[in-house]
Amino acid sequence: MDAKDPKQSTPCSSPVGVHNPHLDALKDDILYHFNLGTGTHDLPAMFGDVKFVCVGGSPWRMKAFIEFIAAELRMEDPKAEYPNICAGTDRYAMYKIGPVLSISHGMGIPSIAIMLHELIKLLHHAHCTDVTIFRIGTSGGIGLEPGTVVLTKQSVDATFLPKFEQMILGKTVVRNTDLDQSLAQELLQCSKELNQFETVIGNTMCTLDFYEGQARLDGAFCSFSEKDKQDYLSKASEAGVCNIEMESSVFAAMCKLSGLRAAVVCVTLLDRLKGDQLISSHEVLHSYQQRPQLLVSSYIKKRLNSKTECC
Ligand SMILES: O=P(O)(O)O[C@@H]1C[C@H](O)[C@@H](CO)O1
Ligand SMILES: O=c1cc[nH]c(=O)[nH]1
Repeated sequence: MDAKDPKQSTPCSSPVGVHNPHLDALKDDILYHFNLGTGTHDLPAMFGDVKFVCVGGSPWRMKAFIEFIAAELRMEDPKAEYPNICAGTDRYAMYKIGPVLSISHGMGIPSIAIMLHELIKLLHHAHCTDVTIFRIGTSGGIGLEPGTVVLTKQSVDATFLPKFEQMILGKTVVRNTDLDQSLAQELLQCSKELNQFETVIGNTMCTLDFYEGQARLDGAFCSFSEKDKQDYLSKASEAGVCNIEMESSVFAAMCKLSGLRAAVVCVTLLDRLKGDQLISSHEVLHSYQQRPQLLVSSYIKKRLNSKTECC
């Protein structure tokens, strides 16, 4: 796919929206945590053809994903090293092959939010259109067989409400966390066709912490009982929560604000009703982590092979 001249975009093409009048006043925009910038890099030439962005916590996973999808799309070069585009910084790692960009975001809402601000500006400066974005991550399941992949319907907070609260100038701004339902359905259909693992659509609870925030009894501190934990997780399950992770709410909110079609695709590593510690072997956990990658790459392949792009 070639980089598109924005002036030649088809009428149905959808740009990546930034909503910030102050950006126009900047001579150059420095994307500090990517070590990229409009004054130092030709962003349209480097990224103008991006149609799919995959993000996930670990730099290692995102490099593995670009190698995997390069092979799946038959774009791999046996000698290629897949250089880290953000090698000038150790905050995030970024890889690209054809129309696919793969970026790590670290752990938790603040880390992914910083990455998304810079990613959305990068896609905007590069004049990208019709971009679909996926978070391919891991999570704790509630009442699901470990290894199940959850496609998020709504990301909910720790009180099971579908909202993300951002503090701006000392005031709480509430943002919507709905994700693209048609994209989730398309991914579910892909999973049925793959027929390799269980996939469900459900709500995902996004927390600020892995231990106390996710009702774990095995952190350095804990002030509640096993029964308190079970009661809380049961209430979460009654509210439609299938899994728990730490980034989906701000991911959903920021993608919605910028008009990006977005999906959260997380595998469950354990059933939180049965325990807190990750006792499966490294090999088993590694194979679970590959499931969202497999599903998303099969979706991307399908989209690239289909003639009808959008509209
Ligand atoms: O994308 P990953 O697998 O890092 O997402 C989840 C949520 C936290 O970032 C982390 C906790 O282990 O895993
Ligand atoms: O239990 C889990 C597993 C992975 N990631 C989480 O946030 N929680």
